[in-house]
Amino acid sequence: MSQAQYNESSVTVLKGLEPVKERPGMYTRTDSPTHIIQEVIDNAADEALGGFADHIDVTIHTDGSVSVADNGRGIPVGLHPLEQVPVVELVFTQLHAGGKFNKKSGNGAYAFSGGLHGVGVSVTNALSTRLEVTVKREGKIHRIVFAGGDVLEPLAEIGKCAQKDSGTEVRVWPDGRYFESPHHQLPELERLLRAKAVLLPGVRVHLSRPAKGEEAPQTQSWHYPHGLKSYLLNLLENAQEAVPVFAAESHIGADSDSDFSPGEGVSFALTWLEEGSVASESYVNLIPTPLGGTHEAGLKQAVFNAVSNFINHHNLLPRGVKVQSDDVFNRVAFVLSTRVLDPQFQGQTKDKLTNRDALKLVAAVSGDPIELWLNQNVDAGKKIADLAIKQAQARMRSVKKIEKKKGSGVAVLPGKLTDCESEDLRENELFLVEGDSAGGSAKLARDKATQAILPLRGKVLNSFETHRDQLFGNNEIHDIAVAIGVDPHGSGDTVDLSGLRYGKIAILSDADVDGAHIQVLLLTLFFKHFPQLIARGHIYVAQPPLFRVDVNAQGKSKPARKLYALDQQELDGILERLQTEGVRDSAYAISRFKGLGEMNPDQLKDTTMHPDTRRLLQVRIPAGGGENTEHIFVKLMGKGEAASRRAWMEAEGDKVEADI
Ligand SMILES: Nc1ncnc2c1ncn2[C@@H]1O[C@H](COP(=O)(O)OP(=O)(O)OP(=O)(O)O)[C@@H](O)[C@H]1O
Repeated sequence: MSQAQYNESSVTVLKGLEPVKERPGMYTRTDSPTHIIQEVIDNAADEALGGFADHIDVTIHTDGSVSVADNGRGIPVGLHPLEQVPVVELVFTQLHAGGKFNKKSGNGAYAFSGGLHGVGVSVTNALSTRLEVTVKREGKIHRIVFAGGDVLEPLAEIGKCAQKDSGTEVRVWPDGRYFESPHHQLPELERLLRAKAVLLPGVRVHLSRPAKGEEAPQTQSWHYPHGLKSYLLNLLENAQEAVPVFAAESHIGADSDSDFSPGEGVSFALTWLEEGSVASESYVNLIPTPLGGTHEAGLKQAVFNAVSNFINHHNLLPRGVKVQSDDVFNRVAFVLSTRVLDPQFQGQTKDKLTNRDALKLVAAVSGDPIELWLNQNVDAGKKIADLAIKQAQARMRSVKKIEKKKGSGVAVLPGKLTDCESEDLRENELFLVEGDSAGGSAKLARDKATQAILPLRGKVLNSFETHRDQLFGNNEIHDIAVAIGVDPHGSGDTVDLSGLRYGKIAILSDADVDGAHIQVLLLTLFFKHFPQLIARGHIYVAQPPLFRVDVNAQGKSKPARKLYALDQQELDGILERLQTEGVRDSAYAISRFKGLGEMNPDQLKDTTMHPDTRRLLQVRIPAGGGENTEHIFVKLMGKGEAASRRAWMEAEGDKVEADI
């Protein structure tokens, strides 16, 4: 046993920029310094997005440093009223210092921005050997220099400029110690700058590189006064579009009474390709989202609705064919730029948008322009319909090969099962829902094409020690087995999953103790009698929220919002965020769902059932953990284990979730 000391002084509190230096991977990508440069570029682009700057110049210098200059308003240089430190020093040396927090109140310096955490350039500064900031503002030029995140040369006036000139230039010398490679990812940088130019029609973006070996110095410049349309055409290069590229812009108007805020909306360009890989890119407030997210889901929904309406209106659907949204969207190449007031991303690298509202926003604002375009371009519309129908037919042919058996021929499907239309295991899902009233909501909330509902009325038996032959004595278990189309089997048996009727089987129970009990009983059933379904990843647990926070609308700048939290910890996080946004206590109300039945179908759909916005956990047995899991089940579910069960639960109960 190690003799290392562990006492009060073993706990360290990291101050200032230390946490960034200690764990850079939490704050940025560490494969190369490109992301810390992107943070600086994003700030210049935010100035342009607000309409304050119209050019961004990036220069890679021979010594490996990079400078980014914009002609925006210039970072304020005066003292911060509370901190009594020049603001420009503050934003580079303190995490969570920024001008992009107070948007919802309408008091902020930025209405829309990619920046939101006030973290970005402090990270850049912490991970650089040297960083110089030059600000032109109010007729004066100021400069401050940092080294390793600390002030090296305090802010000083270094000259005068014309009163109308303003802007910020940041030059960064990344510290090679923090990055796997010291080299900038040039293609990524070029892509990013080109994208900024596209998304900011009219803004000029330049990149200059020094001479390298034989190569002369290079300057590239991007300027797309026609925005997304020319950019998409550029992206598609050699691909053959089936229909001309269509571009549109649609934002919420100042006097709209929708749930969204004025200025929120989209611009996009899209087309259909007959063959080859389809290019697609999406952005939120100019931040690239390579992993997509809810805004892409919204566009998909709008395109699907518009094309379905067109197909129905022109009576184009052959008998027996049903078009699904993937059939329509699979061949779409698109560039989507979304503006939302309060984007929520997955992590600081912002690869994926997660706001549920964004789906509704994008679907709502893009529907009309797409419908209008289809109606004005009937030939193009017919071609698109034709492509979608062909996709649907190809899908149906491939499904036939792996078609599920409609019942085993022996058992009749349970009467209370509300089945889905799809027979494709890759997309169909069965929800095992606790109670009739929740079952009713789930039926209204489901997508009837792909989601089936089986409400469980009676109590599910604890089947841990029940012999396989006696399982069907319990009605609920009988119905579950027949609905999923698989016979119970043990872990060592050869297993026949050929009758399986759903690719995903999700347990949906209340977020309370009784719900947890039902969840455990069902997990016991699957673990003990259908282990292969778990092993092949077919079993899921839906995660309905426990709390809802209703935030009141406050004038036009603050639309009403509904936020959901899975548990107390998430609720605390939401409340903390509302506080930083300056939302008063009286402006929101917290309610606790007593059960699933209390949620209306829309809420259930948004939080728990819709594939793009729900939370669904796949049930997995940890690798090599089979025996341990068995051991836990014996303790939890075995007979005659009551005493040791109590002891175990007291000691380990809070860890249970980790095993799901
Ligand atoms: N080029 C610039 N022009 C004007 N103000 C700027 C510029 N760069 C930074 N700022 C100011 O500095 C603040 C802090 O920037 P920082 O990059 O640290 O965070 P952020 O952009 O607010 O959020 P995020 O952490 O999401 O990037 C900004 O909010 C803005 O007020």
